[in-house]
Amino acid sequence: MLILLDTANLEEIKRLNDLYPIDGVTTNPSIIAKEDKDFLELLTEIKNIIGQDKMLHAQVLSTGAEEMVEEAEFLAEKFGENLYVKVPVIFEGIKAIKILSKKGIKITATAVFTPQQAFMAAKAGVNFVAPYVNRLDNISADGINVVSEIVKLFKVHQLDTKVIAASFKNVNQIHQCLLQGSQAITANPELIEKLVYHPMTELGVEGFISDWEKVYGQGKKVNNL
Ligand SMILES: O=P(O)(O)OC[C@H]1O[C@](O)(CO)[C@@H](O)[C@@H]1O
Repeated sequence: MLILLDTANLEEIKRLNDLYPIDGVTTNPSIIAKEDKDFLELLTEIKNIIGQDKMLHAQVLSTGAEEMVEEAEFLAEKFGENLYVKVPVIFEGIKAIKILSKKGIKITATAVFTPQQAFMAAKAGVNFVAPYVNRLDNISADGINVVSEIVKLFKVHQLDTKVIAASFKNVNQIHQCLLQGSQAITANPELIEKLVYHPMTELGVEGFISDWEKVYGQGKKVNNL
């Protein structure tokens, strides 16, 4: 089970990668544009923060297969083994995926809205598919059900492709995707923190400290009594 950070903000990546069991970072052109920095420098800095062994997902911009392949080869060459090139599941995208998978380049199919798109991308050879849960919910579809059907399809047909559920608005969507067997999720820093935070936990910790301090005084720790 993998947890990825869906941001290109360096401060947030540093902070959350330090705190939580993060397996990598996902970006897309909109996320990159928010930072308003040089694209390659930004990706390089992200890679430096997370380290070579964690995944970085970066998307191509072209919409023609040939150009997508060129962009993907450039990114794969530049960022090495744990770079996953995100390719949208448009017609030309599937063609690009077929070519790239034969070349051994790791690919995440993105902008996935149906189980059929996920199936075609998997057949073409992607490593991950990224269904857009909240964007589906927003058009009165059922994002969690789409994730669940993709997981089932891959299992029934013994496809190695994994699901990286994306586009979340709340932690319950993440929780439901995990229950359905999504092998990975990517979410923004705010939502990742909400997977941990609970006010009752905070309150409990405050109580432990104040009870302890009444007896042992302030600043004393279990290794310093
Ligand atoms: O609907 P949203 O919040 O823009 O999310 C779409 C998500 O899909 C991805 O492009 C898939 O990896 C994420 O990077 C992105 O956050």
